[in-house]
Amino acid sequence: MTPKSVNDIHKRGGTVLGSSRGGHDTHKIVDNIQDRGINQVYIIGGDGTQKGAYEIFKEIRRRGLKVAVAGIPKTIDNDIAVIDKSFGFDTAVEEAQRAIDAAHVEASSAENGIGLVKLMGRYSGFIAMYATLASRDVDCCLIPESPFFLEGEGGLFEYIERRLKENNHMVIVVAEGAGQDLIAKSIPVADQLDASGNKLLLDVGLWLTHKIKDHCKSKKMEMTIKYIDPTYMIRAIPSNASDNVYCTLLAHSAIHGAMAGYSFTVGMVNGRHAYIPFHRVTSTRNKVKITDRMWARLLSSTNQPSFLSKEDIMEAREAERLANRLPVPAGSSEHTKKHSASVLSNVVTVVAV
Ligand SMILES: Nc1ncnc2c1ncn2[C@@H]1O[C@H](COP(=O)(O)OP(=O)(O)O)[C@@H](O)[C@H]1O
Ligand SMILES: O=P(O)(O)OC[C@H]1O[C@](O)(COP(=O)(O)O)[C@@H](O)[C@@H]1O
Repeated sequence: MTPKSVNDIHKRGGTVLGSSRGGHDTHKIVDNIQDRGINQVYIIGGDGTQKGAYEIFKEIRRRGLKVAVAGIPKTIDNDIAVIDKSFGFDTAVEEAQRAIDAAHVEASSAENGIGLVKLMGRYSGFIAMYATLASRDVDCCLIPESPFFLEGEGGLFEYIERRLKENNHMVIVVAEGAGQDLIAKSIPVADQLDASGNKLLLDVGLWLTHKIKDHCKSKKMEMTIKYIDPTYMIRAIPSNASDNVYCTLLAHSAIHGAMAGYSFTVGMVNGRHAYIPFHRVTSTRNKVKITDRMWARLLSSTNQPSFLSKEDIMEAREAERLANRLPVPAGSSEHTKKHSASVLSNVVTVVAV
């Protein structure tokens, strides 16, 4: 890559480097770094990539090489722990508005119209939650973190019937990882994994469309449902202005840290640029906290049922409490200024970039 060849890559979607799933060989990668005398490695990607960066860093440290490894978090899912948001998330939320708008137009143009939009989010429902909050046209948002059910009191079907009676149309947003347990019960198939070990998901949007249609038919309810799957269209667009600025800051921060000899994942933490030890970003995944205010705001914006019993809430609180007590692995000093082994702290704040 030359300055000329990267001059306007921020105006294009996708990646000039190419993306991959699986197929890595950490030793071969580090052999290459060593053979070519590379002393700074920048690794861009999601939570799987940061885990890979950690493995590469560990191998570099094991070999005693003077190489700085900088992880740059990039995923539309916003599922990387510790940081405020990942590069790409803002753009995805913004682009999702177009799909939600289309669903709203289609739904409100029909008698008992339902617009159903599927958004990405394998394990975390951030895109769905923020797109719903931004749009305010959504009547129900379903995410992987919040289990739901279809039949009976407090279920999705009851809510759909009520909402159609009240408003004659409704919009549902579903994150691709939502309701996978329900689908698995009705279509039993063996779990399949992609090359990176991520679970391959069944199409919740299509499944839900059929379930809603069948239910309405059984109730002799006339309705129209339009299912929109904009997932790859959302991921393929160029980043928006806010993500472009964020990306520039991440790049500057990453370069300053690597030049100083640190190895880290870079990111914004509580509004400040920080260098974070790999083990902190890879030991958990960022998920929507359904006992938190943001999800409560969403519920009050859509008026959907929470689908949760008291026991579910207690369980979620306990899981969050346990997740927040992160163990710090012994001897994991990734902040090796000038490659020395001193532990600084879990998060080092960058003063100026
Ligand atoms: N131990 C490792 N050594 C080198 N590369 C790795 C390692 N583990 C994962 N990777 C690479 O990281 C990426 C994993 O990404 P994946 O989980 O599919 O997506 P994301 O990073 O967006 O979450 C793949 O390109 C994979 O080859
Ligand atoms: O079909 P692909 O290329 O595997 O991508 C789909 C995945 O991309 C994502 O948006 C992002 O996932 P990663 O962060 O692992 O790249 C997931 O929510 C989604 O399941």
